[in-house]
Amino acid sequence: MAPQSILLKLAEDIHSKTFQIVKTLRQREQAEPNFESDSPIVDPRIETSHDYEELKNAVNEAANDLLLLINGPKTFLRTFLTTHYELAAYQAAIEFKFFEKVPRQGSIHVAKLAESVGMDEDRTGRFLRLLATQRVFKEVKEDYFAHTAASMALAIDPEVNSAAGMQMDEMFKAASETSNAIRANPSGAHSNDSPFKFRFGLHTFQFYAKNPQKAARFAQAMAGVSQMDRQFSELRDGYPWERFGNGKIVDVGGGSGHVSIYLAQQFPSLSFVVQDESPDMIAQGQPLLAKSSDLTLRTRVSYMRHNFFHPQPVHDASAFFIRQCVHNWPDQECITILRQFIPALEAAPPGTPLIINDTVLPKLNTRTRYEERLLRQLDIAMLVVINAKQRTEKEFRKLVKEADSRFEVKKVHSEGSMGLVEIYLQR
Ligand SMILES: C[S@@+](CC[C@H](N)C(=O)[O-])C[C@H]1O[C@@H](n2cnc3c(N)ncnc32)[C@H](O)[C@@H]1O
Repeated sequence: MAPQSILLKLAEDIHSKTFQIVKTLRQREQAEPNFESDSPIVDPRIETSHDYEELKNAVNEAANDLLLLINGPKTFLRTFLTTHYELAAYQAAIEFKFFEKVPRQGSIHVAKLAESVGMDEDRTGRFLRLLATQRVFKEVKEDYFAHTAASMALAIDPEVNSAAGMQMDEMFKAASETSNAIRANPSGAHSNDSPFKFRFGLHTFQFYAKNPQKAARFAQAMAGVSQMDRQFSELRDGYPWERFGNGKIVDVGGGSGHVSIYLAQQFPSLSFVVQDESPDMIAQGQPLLAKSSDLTLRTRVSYMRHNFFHPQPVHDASAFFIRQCVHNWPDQECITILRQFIPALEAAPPGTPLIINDTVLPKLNTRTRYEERLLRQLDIAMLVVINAKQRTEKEFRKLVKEADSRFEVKKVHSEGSMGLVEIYLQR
């Protein structure tokens, strides 16, 4: 018998998983997506459901492997390592507002588009034609361009547009300086050693403080990212919050308090103190509280200005919670942050945890390469932007021990983008 073909096995995998995707969409009365500008959009509740995500991951994994094998390493490398020319086309199209200027209905002649965006006709057409190979715009007849589903997303969704703009502008430029920044700062111990700082001469936070328009675009992009995650329900279900009874949770670096407000709604006996060093973030909290019909929130969620590089001032908490902050700092600075909890944990009753809610990178071979790629991409994004990192469970355990040998990771409740690391100070 001939040996089983790897290529056919992958193709069969793609077929069977796609079959299940189609079945899921039909069962949930969801129209299939297509490439047209008015394509049905898959309901986010389906898209982010666990079973649908698993199917999507499996198809991505198998389809990618099939292409890698069929194309071979040389073709893969030649195509992938020239992606920056494609990103150059995206950069020009975003910066010159192609997405907004191509009409939502019908098509536009390239000369007319060139005139309205302020670019010459030759380069406008060349950028469009490269993008069209990825189904971003399409040439409906010679020299006439129209939207597709992907170009329309960039035209109509401000969060998608802001994320793309920020990536193709400051992040793309910063990423291209990665090896130069490492050579210039071989120890890489400080958040100032980032490729972003090397490229722009300013720490990322200072850069955005000086460039309010880019800061607003960055904030809008981040708002989009948090909406895409199914993170809140995972956070609710990923930890036994009821165990704190009517206790007080301190949400360190809690920003506007949107996470505390969500948890306070889910667990009506808990109260929350949201700490942040930014008065702007804290100011965003009051309207969120005012919007809620649950009037008890106004007494159960309070705000306090606090810099987490200074000792924790609340000494009667049931738990300390720090979410999406630790991954913004390199190890040395995280160690300083963790040490600031020690006096408060020493004063609190034994059994008061410090809960870090951040990405926990998966152990080897526990996720598809497709999922691992997304998480690892974010890890390198942290390196480029603020010389920070995403950590594995092992790295979290080492980090807390370096902060204080009495720190003990008791449990990692979940991993991936919704990791919950439960830490105690042994006494
Ligand atoms: C990525 S946001 C996370 C916000 C919130 N925890 C969440 O999960 O949505 C990081 C937060 O850390 C705050 N932050 C940055 N440096 C800080 C510091 N030194 N002390 C306290 N908060 C700080 C920022 O203002 C921001 O609100």
